[in-house]
Amino acid sequence: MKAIYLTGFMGAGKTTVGELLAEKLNLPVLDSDQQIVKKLNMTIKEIFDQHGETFFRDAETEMLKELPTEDVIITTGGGIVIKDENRALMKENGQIILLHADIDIIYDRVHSDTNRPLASKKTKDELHALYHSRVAFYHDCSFTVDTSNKEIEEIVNEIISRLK
Ligand SMILES: Nc1ncnc2c1ncn2[C@@H]1O[C@H](COP(=O)(O)OP(=O)(O)OP(=O)(O)O)[C@@H](O)[C@H]1O
Ligand SMILES: O=C(O)C1=C[C@@H](O)[C@@H](O)[C@H](O)C1
Ligand SMILES: [Mg+2]
Repeated sequence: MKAIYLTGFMGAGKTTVGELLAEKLNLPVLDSDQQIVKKLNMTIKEIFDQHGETFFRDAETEMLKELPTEDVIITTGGGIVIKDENRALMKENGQIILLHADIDIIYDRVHSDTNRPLASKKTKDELHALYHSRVAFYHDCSFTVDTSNKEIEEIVNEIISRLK
């Protein structure tokens, strides 16, 4: 089976949902953010603070190329879709499932987490503007699952029922 890539904005639930999905499908799960943190031995905040976003985006593309593409679930970083190259790699190597949540819910989930540099200092309106600047890229996917007001188990069951 080709890879399953979970995409979506920060806080949509990719990492959380991916773990239970992997357990239920008996597949390994790898999180692109966690793999970058491990490889560079730095937190996401440290990478952004010390090297900037462009450096992080390059590390993200490099990681996407290093990750396995068969019999695996890859939970991606919220900004992975902004590069054409990344979207092309994911489409070629698997199917992309978009997790979506309402911006109010996203804001509640992420605004107090200091390890998301592109969210931690933003107002709800600013976060919404960032989401809007990316929305077309997120829609380049096989199907979308709304994670607003749903238990993780319900989201995972919906994904499994819709997988090809
Ligand atoms: N369906 C849900 N219901 C309630 N809380 C949730 C749900 N999904 C995720 N969360 C919570 O929201 C926060 C963000 O979730 P998670 O880290 O999985 O998002 P993400 O999409 O991986 O974000 P990022 O793009 O920043 O990696 C976590 O605290 C998680 O526990
Ligand atoms: O949406 C984004 O740009 C990001 C999302 C996170 O998963 C991390 O990859 C990082 O905080 C950047
Ligand atoms: Mg995540």
